[in-house]
Amino acid sequence: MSIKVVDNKDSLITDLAKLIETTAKESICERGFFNVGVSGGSLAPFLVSGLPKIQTDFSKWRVFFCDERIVSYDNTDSTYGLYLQKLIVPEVVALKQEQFIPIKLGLTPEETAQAYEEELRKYVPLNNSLPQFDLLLLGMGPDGHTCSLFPGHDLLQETRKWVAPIKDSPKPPPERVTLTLPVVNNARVCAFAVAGIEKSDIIKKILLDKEDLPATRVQPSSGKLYWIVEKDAASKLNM
Ligand SMILES: O=C(O)[C@H](O)[C@@H](O)[C@H](O)[C@H](O)COP(=O)(O)O
Repeated sequence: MSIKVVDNKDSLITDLAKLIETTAKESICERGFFNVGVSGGSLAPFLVSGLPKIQTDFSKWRVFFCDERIVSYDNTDSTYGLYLQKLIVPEVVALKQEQFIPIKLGLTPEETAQAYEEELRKYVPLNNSLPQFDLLLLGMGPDGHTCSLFPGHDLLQETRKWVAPIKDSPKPPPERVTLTLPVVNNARVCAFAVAGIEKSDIIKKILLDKEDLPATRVQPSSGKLYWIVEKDAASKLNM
């Protein structure tokens, strides 16, 4: 695991962008494409600012969602909707709408998760019978959740599904789908980007005390794990 503490949000954005650039380059050189999973929440503005800085062949990218809120794309809670508005605009990055794999709408949460699993089956190569993403870009909430995997929730035990529905997310909106831990931990690279003093206690619990929280359970089995942490969020790490 690599933990990098950076001075401010701008450096976090720059570092994250560099990591994405390198990982995309390796994936495209080795396999000809780059399958990346993005999150929403506080990670979204980092990507909106960071992706335009990177040198890459965007035409080789496919963008998936580590988790997504089940709301219409024009709802302000939709992570896809946000990227559609802020990122998938020609003057920002050369990513096209067709390269994004959003959740299907108008289905029950169970069906939404199943339909997303089908999308993974179509596009993401398997390793150990599980889809293997090239990179998962993860956020972490102040309670230690990541994706829509919340502390103490049954979903942490899920071993069969690749994508699971959740109807009682403590963070609104309640209905979501999320990649499950086996899929997260099968990725070639997982990267957390975390900022803000309000995350300093939980960062300590996860990175120093190794408390059993969802974000602590992100331990790619054969891949790499990066944490990019802004100084205030890292203030209780004594690094
Ligand atoms: O629904 C969401 O917001 C995200 O997709 C989720 O995966 C996010 O990364 C975590 O909830 C952490 O959220 P924050 O970074 O906003 O604390």
